[in-house]
Amino acid sequence: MSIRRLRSNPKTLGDVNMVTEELKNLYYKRLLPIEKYYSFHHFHSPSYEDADFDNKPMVLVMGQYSTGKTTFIRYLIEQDFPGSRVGPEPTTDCFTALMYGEVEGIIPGNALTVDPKKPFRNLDPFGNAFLNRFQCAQMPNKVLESISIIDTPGILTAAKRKLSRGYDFPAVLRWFAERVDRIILLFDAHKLEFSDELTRAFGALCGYEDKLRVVLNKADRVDSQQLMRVYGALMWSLGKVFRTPEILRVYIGSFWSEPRQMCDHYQLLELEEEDLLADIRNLPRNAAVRKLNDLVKRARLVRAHAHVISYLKQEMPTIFCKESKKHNLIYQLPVIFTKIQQQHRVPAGDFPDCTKMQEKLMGQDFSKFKTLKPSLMASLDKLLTTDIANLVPLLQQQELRKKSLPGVLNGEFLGTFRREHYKRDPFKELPRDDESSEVDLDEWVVEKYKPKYDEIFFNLSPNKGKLSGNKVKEWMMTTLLPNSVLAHIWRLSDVDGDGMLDNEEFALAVHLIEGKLEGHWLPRELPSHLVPPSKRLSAASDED
Ligand SMILES: Nc1ncnc2c1ncn2[C@@H]1O[C@H](COP(=O)(O)OP(=O)(O)OP(=O)(O)O)[C@@H](O)[C@H]1O
Ligand SMILES: [Ca+2]
Repeated sequence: MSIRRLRSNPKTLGDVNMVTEELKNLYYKRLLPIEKYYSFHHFHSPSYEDADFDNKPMVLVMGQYSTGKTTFIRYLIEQDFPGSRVGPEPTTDCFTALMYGEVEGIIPGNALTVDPKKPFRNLDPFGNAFLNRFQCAQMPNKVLESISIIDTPGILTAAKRKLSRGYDFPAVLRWFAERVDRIILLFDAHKLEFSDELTRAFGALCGYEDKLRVVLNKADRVDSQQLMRVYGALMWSLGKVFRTPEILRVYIGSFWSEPRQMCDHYQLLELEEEDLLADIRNLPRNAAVRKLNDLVKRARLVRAHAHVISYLKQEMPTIFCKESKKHNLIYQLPVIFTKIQQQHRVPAGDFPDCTKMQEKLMGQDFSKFKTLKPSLMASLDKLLTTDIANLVPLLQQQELRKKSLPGVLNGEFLGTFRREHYKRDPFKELPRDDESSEVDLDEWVVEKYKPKYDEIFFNLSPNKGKLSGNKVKEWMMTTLLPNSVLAHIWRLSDVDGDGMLDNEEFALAVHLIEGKLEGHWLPRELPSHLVPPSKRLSAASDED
């Protein structure tokens, strides 16, 4: 009865959360008081809450319209999701957070901001114009057990954007960029555009380059020569936005579960796809490090901010000419930044964007600012020097423990066509299928077509009635379906998990491939009516 439960074990992360708990403590104890004291939240970013520490790793998918964002997400989770539309024109106009939930459904933005279990409570300040364009799609999906994914509206070129969005789009992106574990930035190799809007939106990502992975999508639509040109143009344009474009990793691929077009860099696409999937698969493993990183980054910004605010306070006259002095100080802000850097040895990189800070300062009453409070600053220094350092051994222990796990995301997630995936999970052979009552169990739907499939099977010259994984793989790859899809089909077809296919299993595989090519979604688990008759017996006797 609890066999099925065993299989999905996101709880393997159990003791792992020690580091997270400690980070939470440190935040509330050391950082939050200073943030409040110097109105940090008004200037930079709302306070963190429990859910910001406890949530699953999040992946933000963004890019220009029609680059294939929604399609990419469908491909990752291997299913469609509520409220999603795909098309050549701008289709998505909402931010959609895809999260795990027992029942499928949509939660609107306004409701999300009051749910303490979700990490979206402080999206509130972006206003109703945004909240009406924000939703959470919940569904019982294997991949979403381990990560959450955020689909975003496509960035439009000036010509396409007739109406303004009514909310600060780059600011929203920045809010997410600060909190997610990965930012996937999609470009269309077939139609590379680099508009001003895009550049502005990317500005929101500055400082989070470490989370960024760039994808040059639909790369099978161009030939190698064009691809090289597009790649070069992309790097050049990225170089104008990000200070260190050479550290950005660009993945070339065609991320959807449709057959690819044959091209001379086909092999490259497969390798790149595996790399990107591996990167995403490892997110849960690296989540604690990411949180620690972001907390340090935030603490450094808080320190710089506290110095700036207290400097301004100290410069303000007590009685006369307050307004003109204030304007003068705002004008002088770049110089003030430099002064603080020298006086307090705060690195230049810790400071906020000067222009933005100047804008925010305009509406403030400087005389209400607070002076430097030594006890708070000492507490902050302790956080940055000793507290964080003390966490590192704990983090390392945790890393080691997690490495011994088979893979934090379920083995079957984002499958790659590798040897370890040929081994089937023994628990999977007992699909409790609700539809089975309607389907006549004695009849195997594949039987009808089997003679046709047998012909292929025997042509591939089986050994002792079975085909090896490699032989089947070679044949399957002629369908031009992505490896990850073929791996899924393999997992469904190797019913007895011996790493080989007999004629029935092979027929099943071809049947699934044909279904896929006709545009059907693959089943997540093999429904009982698709289990080959000979395997049904053994499944039943295993159970005894
Ligand atoms: N790898 C791919 N190869 C070829 N075409 C693709 C690929 N991925 C997506 N497409 C096609 O590109 C179009 C845009 O896809 P999709 O709607 O997923 O993009 P999007 O980035 O989500 O767009 P929007 O910003 O408008 O929401 C669709 O017609 C889709 O079928
Ligand atoms: Ca979309």
